[in-house]
Amino acid sequence: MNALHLKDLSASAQEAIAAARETVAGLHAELPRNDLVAWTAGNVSARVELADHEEVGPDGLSAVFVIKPSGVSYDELNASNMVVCTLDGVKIDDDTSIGLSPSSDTAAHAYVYRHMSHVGGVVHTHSSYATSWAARGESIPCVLTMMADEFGGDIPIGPFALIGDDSIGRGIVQTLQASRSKAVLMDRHGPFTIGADAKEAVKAAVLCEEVARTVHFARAYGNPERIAQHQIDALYARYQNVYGQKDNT
Ligand SMILES: O=C(CO)[C@@H](O)[C@H](O)COP(=O)(O)O
Repeated sequence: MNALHLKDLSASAQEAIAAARETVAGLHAELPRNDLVAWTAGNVSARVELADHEEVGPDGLSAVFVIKPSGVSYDELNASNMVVCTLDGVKIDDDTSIGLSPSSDTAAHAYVYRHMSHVGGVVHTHSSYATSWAARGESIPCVLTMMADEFGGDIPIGPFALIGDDSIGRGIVQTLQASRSKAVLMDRHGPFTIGADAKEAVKAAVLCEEVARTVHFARAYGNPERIAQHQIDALYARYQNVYGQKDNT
């Protein structure tokens, strides 16, 4: 555990962490609700920039992230048992019980936060259809407008890597830095998704499973054609910049 205690931080930083704990706890309910997980096989995290609160902790700590405790069922998750970690993946003294360990994927989430500064949220699941593409080591071709909208092209495959060190995180970052996609299918493991915040990363996980399922069936009964690149680019630009309710004030 890192020596930093939550109470060593400013009131505004503590408020931001408390809000992130509520958000991340609530977003975990979206994983079973969208049939993305069996048992406890999925996790969500959110970055909290301390510098936004004129705060830099001891040894220059500028940010932390909040992630679920490992192996705890979704109906037992709440803000008070969300674990707070440094960007090195080390739990701080966060007022949870000292024995409460963060997700087994904490190192992967931490690596992404350290190497992709624009990422505010990370999600990992073993959702069935996306994981079946990962099991084959096959990227999902961009044959749907929804894929162009949300992922800007194919959903790529990342390298096979064992859990326990930075290998998975390194594979996620290497793959996503070479793609517009918010999702990567780690070979023979499953999807990891990123977003500007945790809700966007959960949305990417939901839509990744949706398109994995649709393209699975399309390929079972036909040979769908990849959308032309210039049309993918146009769809992506529209969806990322026009779709939904923009702040028109
Ligand atoms: O793939 C694995 C374990 O091998 C993990 O992704 C788990 O499926 C989720 O672990 P926790 O977040 O509950 O530790």
